[in-house]
Amino acid sequence: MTMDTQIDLLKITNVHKRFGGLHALSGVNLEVKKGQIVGLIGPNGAGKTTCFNLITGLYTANSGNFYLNGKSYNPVAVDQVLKAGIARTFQNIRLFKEMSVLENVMVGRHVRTKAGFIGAILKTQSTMEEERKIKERAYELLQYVGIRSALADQKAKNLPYGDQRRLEIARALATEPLLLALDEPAAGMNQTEKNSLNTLLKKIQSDGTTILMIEHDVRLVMGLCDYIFVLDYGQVIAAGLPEQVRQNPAVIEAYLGHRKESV
Ligand SMILES: Nc1ncnc2c1ncn2[C@@H]1O[C@H](COP(=O)(O)OP(=O)(O)OP(=O)(O)O)[C@@H](O)[C@H]1O
Repeated sequence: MTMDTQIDLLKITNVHKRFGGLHALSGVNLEVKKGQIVGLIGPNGAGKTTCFNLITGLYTANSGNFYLNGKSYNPVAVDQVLKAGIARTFQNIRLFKEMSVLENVMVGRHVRTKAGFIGAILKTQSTMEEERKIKERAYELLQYVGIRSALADQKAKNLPYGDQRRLEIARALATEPLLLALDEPAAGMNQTEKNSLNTLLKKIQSDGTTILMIEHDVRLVMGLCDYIFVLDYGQVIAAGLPEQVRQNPAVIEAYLGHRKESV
């Protein structure tokens, strides 16, 4: 791989998040090296989504530091985080259901344009050319994630489930992220869909986008990730290469303690 895998693209240190008396995250440290696919795993309720919500500005940490591309950043607003270079998908798909497939991707693209979303709606003269380019790029991204362009004008809600997941990824990629954060991208997918997701994520990585993913499908995570962090009860209990994590007694214990799920 020609990418520099030594630099931390994302780093969070000593992050704490409480919900009332519940310590959802207690002193979490996590690094995502540039060019890698990093997995964030752990049993249900371990704090994975909370961690994503903090990184992407949906929640505010009680304390802790956040760094993106070597610079400190303060993830307090979702749109700022997006502009800074982190795009995400959600555990439960959050598309604009009534909008077309193509429009969903175009919305993502507007993060990086001068006119913005409002300008595009008003369709002023100066936005027309920009709009054409956005559309062109949106078609390219649909093709990139494997959605047939014949589906571009369908309402997003009418797409098959696997395609809706892919569409979320296309919309996130449209923002030109440095880091793509995926919350359970394979959830609800059948094996064929998982295989094509696997191929897509490898392609995204080799095209230069770093990926952080929460995923319960252990086989997918182990096969795809360069590095894995394991959370349990709001703390990182293990971190390492997939084979190291798989054999870690604390990880095996955490999974067996919570439910019948093998690592
Ligand atoms: N908004 C909230 N208000 C109160 N408690 C919350 C909130 N969000 C998360 N929690 C609690 O924080 C803990 C961590 O939850 P989180 O969703 O981050 O876990 P997770 O590892 O993503 O789990 P799963 O794999 O089931 O999605 C849980 O005990 C959860 O109930």
